[in-house]
Amino acid sequence: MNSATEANFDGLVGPTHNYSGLSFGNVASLNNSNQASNPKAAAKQGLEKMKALADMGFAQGILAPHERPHLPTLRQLGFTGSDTQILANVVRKAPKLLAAVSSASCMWTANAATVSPSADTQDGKLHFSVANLANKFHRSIEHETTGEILRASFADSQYFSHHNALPSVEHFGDEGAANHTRFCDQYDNKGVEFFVYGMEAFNSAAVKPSRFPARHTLEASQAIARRHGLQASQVVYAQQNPDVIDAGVFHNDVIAVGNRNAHFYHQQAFLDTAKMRQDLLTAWGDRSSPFHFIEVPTDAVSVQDCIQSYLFNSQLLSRGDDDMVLIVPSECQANTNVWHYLQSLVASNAPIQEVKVFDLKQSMSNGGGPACLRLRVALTAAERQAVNSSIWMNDERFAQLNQWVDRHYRDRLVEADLADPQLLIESRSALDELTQLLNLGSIYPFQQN
Ligand SMILES: N=C(N)NCCC[C@H](NC(=O)CCC(=O)O)C(=O)O
Repeated sequence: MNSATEANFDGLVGPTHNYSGLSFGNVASLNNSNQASNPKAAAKQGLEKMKALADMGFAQGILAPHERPHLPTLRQLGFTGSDTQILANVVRKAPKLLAAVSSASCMWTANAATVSPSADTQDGKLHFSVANLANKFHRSIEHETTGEILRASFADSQYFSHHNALPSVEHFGDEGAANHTRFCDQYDNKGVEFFVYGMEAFNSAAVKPSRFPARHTLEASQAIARRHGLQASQVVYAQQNPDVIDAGVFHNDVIAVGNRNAHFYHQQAFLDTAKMRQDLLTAWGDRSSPFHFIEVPTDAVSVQDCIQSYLFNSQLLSRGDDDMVLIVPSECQANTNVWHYLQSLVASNAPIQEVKVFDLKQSMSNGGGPACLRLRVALTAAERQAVNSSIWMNDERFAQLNQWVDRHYRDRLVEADLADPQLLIESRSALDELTQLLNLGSIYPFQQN
């Protein structure tokens, strides 16, 4: 019985999408700081990708954005008075704090959680662990609402098990599925769960990056494997090469992607590539299909090319056995080395048969490509039936959401606009309507007062 599918749940870009240079170590975020953004175009680019995948026959879901600016955080940090007074005060006294609580960063749902499909877990349920995103303040305030949205989307406790974020400190820094890949022969067979970390928190002798932060620790990944009840022989850990983190590869999904029996990665991605390969093959064992390593050499594509084009921040999707399509951002087409490489890849007998290009420029300018925008959830037929049916992408939802964006979103936003009380009102009325469209209930703090 191969009735399971892998669904993608994309983050819908929120109305405050902007460029504030909040992510030290993420080159695009720093380089585009203070540019004007276009939230309307950003949301529509995301919707186009979701619709295209749904039209290709993939199960495609939508995860709602968060309430921003996040007034509850400002109140927690000592700001008082009406919402308008708080905005006026914070922009004067701490403008970067206002930018941080206004970020639409929850759009990158690869960082929402780590997901273990039911075939891999001891209790036979599908497990979600919300990521604490502790390394960046603007992202560390996401996990509570992310948890609410996941619970509202995957509500049935017969099938789904939800875990809160790990302790929000560097020792357990957890960036979710951006550093996690599940390999399998068929989606409903037991898989190999591959966890990639940037540093070891409790071992000061271990190597780690020196220039940019390692956001994710080995200890966080081990805790998640324990909570999800994964079988030790089916779990592989690998350390990211600290030099690539220092070059700007802040998540492993900027330099590697995997699907089913294929691991597509850069020669310099891992600290010990031979060990990564051996450990994966050992865990893979004698499964029916062969395991493919597709290693991209530095002399074809440099680490800089990877960071600039987001070649590996692509979605690798199965259309059938040994027939995969790669969804890449248009920056890959613009980079000669990358585009040449992709042509030769498709011409070779690797399982990647086709490359499809998408314009995601608004998200890319903050360091978020196709893979950042989606959370993968492998679902059995029964689990798929149990998902909140209003969050699936289809013709009707696509039309409704485009109209909703047209009604509520601005086409230009700069940092100074974040203090505009009207923006807060616009965002809240957009989200209020969205919770009805997606049948989510009252998940936002402003709806609970
Ligand atoms: N690779 C994955 N899976 N996700 C990409 C996340 C990009 C995000 N950028 C930001 O948060 C920039 C926000 C700003 O600067 O305004 C980050 O660095 O966490």
